[in-house]
Amino acid sequence: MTDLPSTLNLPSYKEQSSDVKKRLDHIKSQPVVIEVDKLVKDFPTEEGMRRILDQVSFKVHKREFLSIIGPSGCGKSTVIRMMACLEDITDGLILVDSYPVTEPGADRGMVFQKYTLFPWLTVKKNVMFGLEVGGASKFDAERDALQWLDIVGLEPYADLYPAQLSGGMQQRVAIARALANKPKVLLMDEPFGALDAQTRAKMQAYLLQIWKKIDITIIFITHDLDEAVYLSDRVLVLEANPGRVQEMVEVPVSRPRSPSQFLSPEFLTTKIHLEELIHPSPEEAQDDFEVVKMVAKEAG
Ligand SMILES: Nc1ncnc2c1ncn2[C@@H]1O[C@H](COP(=O)(O)OP(=O)(O)OP(=O)(O)O)[C@@H](O)[C@H]1O
Repeated sequence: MTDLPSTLNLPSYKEQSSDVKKRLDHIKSQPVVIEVDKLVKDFPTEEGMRRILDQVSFKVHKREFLSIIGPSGCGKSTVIRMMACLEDITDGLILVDSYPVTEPGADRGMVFQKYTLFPWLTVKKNVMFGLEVGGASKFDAERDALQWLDIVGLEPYADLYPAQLSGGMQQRVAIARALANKPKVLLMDEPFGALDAQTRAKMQAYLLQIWKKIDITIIFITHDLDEAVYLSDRVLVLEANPGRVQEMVEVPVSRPRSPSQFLSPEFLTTKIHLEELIHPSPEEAQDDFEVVKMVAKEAG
């Protein structure tokens, strides 16, 4: 396993073209929108308190796309739920624009894996809901809702009900609903995890288009390494028991992204590195590696 990169003649995942380096340097020079500082989370269990997250620290910059990956149970959802204040903080801080968060707020929009639309409201009214709760008039809420539905390509479906839409379309409505409140950060917890592979690929492309159009920072949890590399500027890798930061990996793949990059050397070398971090034991990793090696060989 250790001789894999030389066998394949892949560059190091740390090698960056000048374009990529320039882009990443630019992102890192931008203001920090959200900072997680020495975050700790304990959950009660039958045997007493169990430490789920231990001293987790990282920063996310304005307009960055950061993915969080890690073994099942390492605390990815817990981190993002704490950012949204859906879960109490045991110790440490989460700061948005340098201020500690203490309650859910419109500055942090959230999209979950399960479809969370109100089934009794039309698509348009689902998007209007948060705006009206936030004090917008019906007229303004309707105008804004239609604009956001247009951005996610669903304006013609505004008067349908969620059950009349496919899973992918429902997630686009959920994204429009989250964005309508103009959050600084969009928190996405495995948003495409329940979708079939083809719809998922389309949703990834949609999300990149939306991200390009608007001023938003995205934090995205996924189990899918292709998805993490394809979408992100950086990938935060957590280790488990307790959840700790293992590495912050800068993605050396140029933008704009396209599916043709999945077989590029820089994409493969990053994916192999993430795979090594998540499945460190040779026995565990062997099967997955054989597949990656075959794909890499086919790519020449
Ligand atoms: N409310 C809770 N009470 C007790 N334990 C919890 C609670 N929520 C989460 N946990 C535990 O905390 C750990 C981390 O859970 P979390 O869902 O954050 O992990 P994850 O990395 O997102 O997992 P997965 O990749 O499987 O979705 C798990 O062991 C889980 O059982």
